[in-house]
Amino acid sequence: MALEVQSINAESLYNKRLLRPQALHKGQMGKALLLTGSLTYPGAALLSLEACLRSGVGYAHLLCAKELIPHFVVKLPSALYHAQTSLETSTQREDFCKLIHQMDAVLIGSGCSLSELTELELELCLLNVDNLLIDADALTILAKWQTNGKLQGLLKKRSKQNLKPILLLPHLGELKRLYAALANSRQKLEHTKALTYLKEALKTISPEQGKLTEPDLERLAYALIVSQSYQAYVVVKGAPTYLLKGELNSAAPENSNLTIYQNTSGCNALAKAGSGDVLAGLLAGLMAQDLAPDLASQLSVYVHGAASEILSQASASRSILPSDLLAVFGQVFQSIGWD
Ligand SMILES: NC(=O)C1=CN([C@@H]2O[C@H](COP(=O)(O)OP(=O)(O)OC[C@H]3O[C@@H](n4cnc5c(N)ncnc54)[C@H](OP(=O)(O)O)[C@@H]3O)[C@@H](O)[C@H]2O)[C@@H](O)CC1
Ligand SMILES: Nc1ncnc2c1ncn2[C@@H]1O[C@H](COP(=O)(O)OP(=O)(O)O)[C@@H](O)[C@H]1O
Repeated sequence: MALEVQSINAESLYNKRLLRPQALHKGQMGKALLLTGSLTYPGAALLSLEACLRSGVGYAHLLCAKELIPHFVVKLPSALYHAQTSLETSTQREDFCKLIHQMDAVLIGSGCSLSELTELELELCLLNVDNLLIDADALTILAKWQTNGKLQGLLKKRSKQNLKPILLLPHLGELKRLYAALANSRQKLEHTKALTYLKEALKTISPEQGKLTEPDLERLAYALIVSQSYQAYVVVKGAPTYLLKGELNSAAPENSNLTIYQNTSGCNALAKAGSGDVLAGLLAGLMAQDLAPDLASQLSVYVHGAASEILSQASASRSILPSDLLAVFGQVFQSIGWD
């Protein structure tokens, strides 16, 4: 029964650091496109965009409602802005596809709202984007498509084109939504198997390797099923955040090969609306720099959490805002040798 629990900490990330040569130019540092924010949730776009800019990415693009651009450009002038169109005409869809094809990574969902336009954008991203990070409202749409059967066809087309597994960034509410969409299906029955497997497998590892509570195991069991059913990598946000690598062999769980990465940074200053948008933008920027999804995920959750710890040394955690995290990302990157 191969199960490993590994900590995500300063040392593990120091050992995986990638240096930035002095002679770099922006074209070598990746292009990220954020499909985040909306007239309902404009703040999510700004938070994710600034986090993306602070990841070291060469270009951070935002596609958003055109009314928002003049306001955003004053706050974040180094980003590149594109006005959303309705995607009703074939020319609009072609232009959208042209844009997403130029990108090294795309984030969709944070603050997008549950609109028809978000659905159209998500569908085109699923069919065209290799490094695709899905958050918030786009996760809710995925769950809806799982229920009505649309998702299966899209994922089949995606895998025919050899596009990578999608990366999902759910909090527990979204994770349960994705899982609930599997209701009455074969996959859902396997939650019990996954939980039993995790409990048994954990008995085989030493306590220093990882102590997981019952609610953590529940979250991980949901994530295992979701990751298999949606053909996705899953970052399980929470306190703490987990990443899963490998899969459950449900026919013979003892033959499963699975690594659970447990983040060690973060504090309750992050328990505020907007913290997740910051994480999503940071992760998208790292993915665009050609970091493998699991390394980009480990680095982003650690930096995000460690930033909250730095701030909480000088302030009561209640008064720390998600936007405050952005200014100390650089300090955290430096402390783990990522220049
Ligand atoms: N500044 C902005 O513009 C911001 C914009 N935002 C945008 O708002 C949109 C809606 O996003 P959302 O996450 O607020 O709502 P939703 O998807 O309904 O999920 C909440 C449900 O999940 C449940 N839940 C269970 N466990 C949970 C957990 N650990 N963490 C969180 N929730 C948990 C919880 O259940 P409860 O615990 O309350 O019973 C509740 O029923 C989306 O576009 C997002 O990007 C936000 O990012 C904020 C800043
Ligand atoms: N008490 C906590 N300790 C550590 N991390 C936390 C805590 N509360 C929230 N977080 C982190 O903050 C983020 C919240 O994300 P989410 O709920 O999606 O926020 P948003 O409202 O921005 O969508 C996640 O990365 C989560 O792991």
